Amino acid sequence: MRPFRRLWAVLGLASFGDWLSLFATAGFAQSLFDDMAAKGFAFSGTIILRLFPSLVFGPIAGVFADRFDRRKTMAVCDLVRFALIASVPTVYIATGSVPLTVTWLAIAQICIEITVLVWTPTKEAAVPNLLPPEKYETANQLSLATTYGIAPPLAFGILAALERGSAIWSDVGIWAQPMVIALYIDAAMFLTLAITVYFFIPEISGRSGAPRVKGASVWSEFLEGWRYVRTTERVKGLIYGMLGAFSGAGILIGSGTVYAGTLGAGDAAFYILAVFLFLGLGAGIAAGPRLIGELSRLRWFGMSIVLAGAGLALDAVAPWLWVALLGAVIIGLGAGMAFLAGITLLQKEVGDEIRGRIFGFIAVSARVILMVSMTIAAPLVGWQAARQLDLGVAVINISMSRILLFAAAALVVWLGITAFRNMDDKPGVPVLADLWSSLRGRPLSAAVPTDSKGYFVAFEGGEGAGKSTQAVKLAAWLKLRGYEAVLTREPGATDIGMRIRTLLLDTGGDSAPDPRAEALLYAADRAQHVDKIIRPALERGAVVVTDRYIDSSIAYQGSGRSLGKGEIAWVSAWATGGLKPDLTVLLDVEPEDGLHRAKAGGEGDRLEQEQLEFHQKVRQTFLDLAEAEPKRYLVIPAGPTVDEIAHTVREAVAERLDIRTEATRTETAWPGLDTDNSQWNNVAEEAGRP
Ligand SMILES: Nc1ncnc2c1ncn2[C@@H]1O[C@H](COP(=O)(O)OP(=O)(O)O)[C@@H](O)[C@H]1O
Ligand SMILES: Cc1cn([C@H]2C[C@H](O)[C@@H](COP(=O)(O)OP(=O)(O)O)O2)c(=O)[nH]c1=O
Repeated sequence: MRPFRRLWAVLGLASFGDWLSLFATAGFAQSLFDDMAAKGFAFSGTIILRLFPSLVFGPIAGVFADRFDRRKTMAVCDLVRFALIASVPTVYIATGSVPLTVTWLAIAQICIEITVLVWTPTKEAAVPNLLPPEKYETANQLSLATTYGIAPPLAFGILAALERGSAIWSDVGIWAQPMVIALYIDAAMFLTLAITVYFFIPEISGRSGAPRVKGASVWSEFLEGWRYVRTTERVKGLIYGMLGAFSGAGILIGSGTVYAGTLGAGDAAFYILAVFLFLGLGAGIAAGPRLIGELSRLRWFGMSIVLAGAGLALDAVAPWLWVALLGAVIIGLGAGMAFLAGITLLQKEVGDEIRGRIFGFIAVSARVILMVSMTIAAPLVGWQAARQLDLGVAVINISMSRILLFAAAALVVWLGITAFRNMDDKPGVPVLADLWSSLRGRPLSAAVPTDSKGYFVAFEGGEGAGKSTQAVKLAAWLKLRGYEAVLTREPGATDIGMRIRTLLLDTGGDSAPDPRAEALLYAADRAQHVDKIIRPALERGAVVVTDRYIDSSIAYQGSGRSLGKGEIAWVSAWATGGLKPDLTVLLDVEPEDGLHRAKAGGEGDRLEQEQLEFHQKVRQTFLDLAEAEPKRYLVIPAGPTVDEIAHTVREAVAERLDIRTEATRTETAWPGLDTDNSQWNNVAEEAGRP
């Protein structure tokens, strides 16, 4: 683990150095000119120069990186970068010639990019050798957060500070110009990196697994990756979405310096905007998954892209700097979450054998798109036919940069919606409601409208908790009080349900259903149950008392069988059309005690025979469900006698029924129910009370 930490520190420093070198060279080039248009062109031109090596060298850089000792490759790349970056301001200071400096800067820029192209895949190939496989994912998140969330704001922060600070020491000499200092700092960092990698992380040299098989040519392997992208729908959607986001980013960066000018907040505004953008990015990557909980990742991807588009639109119309900063944070949040969702989804969708090429493909196309959209944006922005729009509260300068931003916003929103439509895995579930309930930790449910005049009570709990006993008692008591009480249970309350029950609970070894089949059978039983018994009874105004309901599936299949609580809740909510009990009575009992009670009569069914650990998980899940919604639950711990528990349940139900007195009273004489209700007999028998 320790070598990985050192490598991670190196990664952090290197990406910091990369960002700094990109923008310090661009800022340096800009500072060489006086004319506004020339400045804009110099800035984006410097960045665009990095396009060419990607196009020519990008596809094969990974292969290059696979052939040589990785530690030496990385160290050499760092040394070369040190020399190149330091040389740029040195040439300027030594000669004082702008044409010479610009020429050298262009050459250096291309060479720097080549070292980046070799360095990055080398690092990516090295990381897995320093880590156990189960740590890969966290490592991904960590390095994404560092590369895009921590390093860029630091780099931009330094540039902004130098830009501001230079006013104080402006007369000292050319060497003290802000971008010159930035370039020297950057060069020094790469020297440190070279030394660290070469002398302190020897593990990078190590290789694992079999040596590379030589075979297909580099070019044909590259083409194969491209073909895969075009022919695999979901991957195509993901990649188009991600690249769309990059084109938005390109337009933003390309028009950024001029746009910052329209905010009337000085030269540092661009860098401050960038800091906020990347802070948003970092926050999205770090906190996004926890925030949205169980929302479908495919939906999250599309939504995040739309969010980034909304941020762009906000920036396009922002009248004040603080609004523009808010827009920048929103863009960052959206882009960061889309990036994380996109990469994670791709890791799942794309097979291992082709993943490297797909990621390489994305890296190269992202660069190309970024550069192309910047190239288009930069000269367009130059037409500064600025007009002022007086809104009363504020005056907005309408410039070409704002129009471009708006166009980018429209493009990105459109791509986000398209990606969403193509990949939606929950068609029919309203988007905003889904998002809202996911934020609250309860995904889904397109509810079927029920005109309930009755009341719905569910008993839940582990084996032998006393559910059947209590359900019978409650129903009997309700009937005596004159309510129409419908006593029912899961699984097996309907004809179809009875047959499903046999499939589920027979103990026969080979014929036992697979966990997913089991979950669906319970859901099928429940769908039939709700449709044929519960919903009609509630619409009549009866009090429905069921022995087990949705929570049993969440606990047994979701948690016990580890199918995922969210997914099972989803399936159940779908099966029931979103019908939830008004009150759930959870009878909580230690699995040992409950099983002991339940098995008293014999062997026990298939689920009762599960390991104790299984039942522990089930119990905990019931408790968690109750804790999450205390108002809808009544939790009764084991201990009291049957009659004491029955009393507690009655009080709770009576109290609630008095609030909802619509439940109709029909004077049904006890014990008539024993003869006219076959469900009653079933459960009463099982509860040991014929
Ligand atoms: N509060 C209680 N204390 C002691 N035994 C109980 C209690 N409630 C139920 N029992 C007994 O435990 C066994 C299982 O009860 P049952 O109602 O069938 O549980 P479940 O339906 O939850 O599996 C029965 O023999 C029942 O008499
Ligand atoms: C309703 C439901 C039950 N079950 C299991 C729990 C029980 O072991 C079994 C139901 O049998 P049941 O006869 O209701 O058992 P008990 O007398 O303990 O209440 O099915 C699930 O796994 N998922 C579900 O959704």
